[in-house]
Amino acid sequence: MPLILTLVFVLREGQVLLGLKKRGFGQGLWNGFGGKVNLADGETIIQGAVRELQEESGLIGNNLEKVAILNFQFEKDMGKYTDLEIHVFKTSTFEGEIIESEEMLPKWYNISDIPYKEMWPDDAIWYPVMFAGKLFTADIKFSDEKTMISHKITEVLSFE
Ligand SMILES: CNc1ncnc2c1ncn2[C@@H]1O[C@H](COP(=O)(O)OP(=O)(O)OP(=O)(O)O)[C@@H](O)[C@H]1O
Repeated sequence: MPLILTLVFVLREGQVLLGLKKRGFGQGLWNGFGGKVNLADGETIIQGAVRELQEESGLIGNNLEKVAILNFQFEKDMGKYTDLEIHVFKTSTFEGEIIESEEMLPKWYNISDIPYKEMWPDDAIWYPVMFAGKLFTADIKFSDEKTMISHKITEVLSFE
């Protein structure tokens, strides 16, 4: 069973809100907002996505749309992070004020100016597909935490 994670992108006119991860998995990298879904407590994936967005950015996303499911495999044993299933959402409607949390430093980026060099290597592959408005699944393999060895993107019509 893969670990189920969420990732949320808040959009406004030509920009996306990213956060610099200050601790834990992906520390020092810019990313969307997300984390583990509390499945054991009966939390749904969408509820987990809304909760993590609020915890890490201060914003309440009220209309999350699923854009992708990313399936990651790591060849090296990464402890708890072996297989990941990341559910990716976007929203352009939100409430609240942006806050810096202990985990994330939020910042708006122009979509034409995303800091891919300071991000997970897979991001440069699939962000452009997301920003083109496509829905997709992706199968991505890493040999270790830094090295992507393969990726395959499959467009889908919906996530029902
Ligand atoms: C391998 N390539 C990757 N590319 C892009 N994004 C990736 C990723 N791998 C993980 N992510 C995201 O990184 C966050 C980790 O979250 P993570 O800190 O582990 O979760 P959570 O906040 O529950 O942790 P703690 O409460 O600190 O344990 C989470 O948004 C997840 O979607």
